Amino acid sequence: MSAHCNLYKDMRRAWCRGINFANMTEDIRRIFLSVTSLPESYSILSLFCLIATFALVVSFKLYRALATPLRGAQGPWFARFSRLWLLREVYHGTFMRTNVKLHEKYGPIVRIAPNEYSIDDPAAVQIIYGSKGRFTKSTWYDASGFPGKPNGFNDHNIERHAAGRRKVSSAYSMTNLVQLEPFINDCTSILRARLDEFASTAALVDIPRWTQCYAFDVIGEMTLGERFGFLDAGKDIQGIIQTLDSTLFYASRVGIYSFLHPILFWLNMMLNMEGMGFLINFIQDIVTTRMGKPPPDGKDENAPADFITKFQRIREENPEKIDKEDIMASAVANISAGSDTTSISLTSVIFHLCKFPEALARLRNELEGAIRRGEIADSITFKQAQKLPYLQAVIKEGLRIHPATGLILGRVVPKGGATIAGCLFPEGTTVGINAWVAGRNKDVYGDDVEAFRPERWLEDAEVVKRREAYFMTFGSGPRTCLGKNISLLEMSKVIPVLVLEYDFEPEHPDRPCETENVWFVKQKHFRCRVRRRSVKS
Ligand code: HEM
Repeated sequence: MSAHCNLYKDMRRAWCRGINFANMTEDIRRIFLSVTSLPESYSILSLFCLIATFALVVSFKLYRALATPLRGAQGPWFARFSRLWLLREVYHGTFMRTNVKLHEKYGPIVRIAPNEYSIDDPAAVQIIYGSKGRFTKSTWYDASGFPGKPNGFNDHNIERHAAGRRKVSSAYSMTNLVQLEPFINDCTSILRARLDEFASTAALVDIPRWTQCYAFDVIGEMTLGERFGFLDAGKDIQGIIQTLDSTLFYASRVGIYSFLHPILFWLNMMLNMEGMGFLINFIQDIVTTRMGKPPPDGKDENAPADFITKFQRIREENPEKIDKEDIMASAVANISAGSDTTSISLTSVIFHLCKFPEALARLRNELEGAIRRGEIADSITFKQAQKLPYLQAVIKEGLRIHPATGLILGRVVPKGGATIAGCLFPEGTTVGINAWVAGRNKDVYGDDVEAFRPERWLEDAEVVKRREAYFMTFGSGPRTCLGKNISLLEMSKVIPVLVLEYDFEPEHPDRPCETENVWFVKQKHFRCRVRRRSVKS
């Protein structure tokens, strides 16, 4: 026993001093001596077990790599045998760029792990994500929630997910959006006041941070009728942002080895208890108080109505349809799925308009023309914004060139297998499309995929239709983003204000966008000086 302890201590010490090469030989010698100090038969048996296990694992991996009908598929060499290649890429936060390069090198099918393939083929969208395919979400999603307790985002069960989604989907429909506009107007006024302060001092503004504060407050007010107060504080409140960040970091990495999730989840929870606890309590208190009262009457269809009100109305019509737990789950989903994603997309538009001044000039021209004709006023409505084709093209292009999610949307091939990109994938294989890869497919989008060119959404109708069909930023099919319209609403309303009223001057105009991929691809170190401009009318 004590020999084991010593051995462990020696190994730990050796590991800690790993970078001290002078000590390494000595460490190895001491560890060897510790091993050899075990009873001889015991150490021979241990050694044999170790070698046998190693040989078994290697043979299994070799067999699996060679026996698969997909052995002809290409990709990084190591990914054929181990998920460690994928883990390393995801860990470094650069997966989406590597993923694009690999498709440029190997074509429409790229192996990214022993049983997992990234696909780049417009025809695959319907096969993988269409409702007829019955492809279920991959195990990567398991790490995005409580172990063994599926949620609306990670549920593998197609029927249960569809039933859950049906309960709440009417609240997210396009016709219901008008009731959310006043909440956006509120937050935009505060954002405007903050930007005016920055403009008066010529301070450098951390754009991703402020779009995040804005998006958090908007989704808070839309969902709960109350802002978190990020725009007032200008910084994280009670560690909420930090908590969501580390949850994403955790889920994107642990999802690769999702069998570890039931163990690691609790550790992660303990480390992030404060922010998560605050967020859940904040939401729970509001939901409980609100559910104790009847919802405001819904006679005026255009009156402001946050999500809790919308859910209460669904419950009034049919109490069986939705309960408090469903409402809590939807509120948490709104806030965790709808804040960073919208902030990333807003930042993408601002960043690219700074980089591509001709697009900015054309957008301003369209907006100023609309003001002159009296078609839009101070708080532009969603309806008015939808009639501005260049604005809509700018938003779409911002979402194409920098999709908020940067990993493949993995799905498991169902019984009977499936032919994708001309290749037969056996049942149980994980396949998926990464929105970054789809948005950079040159056959669909043209050779200038790295350019921010909103005009590509205003070209020949047939060409645009193909682009729309391979636009994967919000996913596709029955698991497509539930909050897509909310983000489009938010962006359509705030971008005109930012573009018309402010000039953004990047601190480093020539630098490319720095990012970190934690499933959400967050921009980093993008600071601008903001100046007030007078709107031409
Ligand atoms: C620009 C902003 C957004 C982007 C780019 C985005 C992206 C996505 C993507 C790619 C998916 C599909 C994931 C998959 O197939 O694995 C998804 C799902 C989802 N999104 Fe969004 N999202 C955005 C905003 C929002 C907002 C504002 C909300 C809520 C208010 C939201 C709620 C959800 C939910 C609940 C799902 C799961 C849907 C399901 O599985 O049925 N998202 N989103």
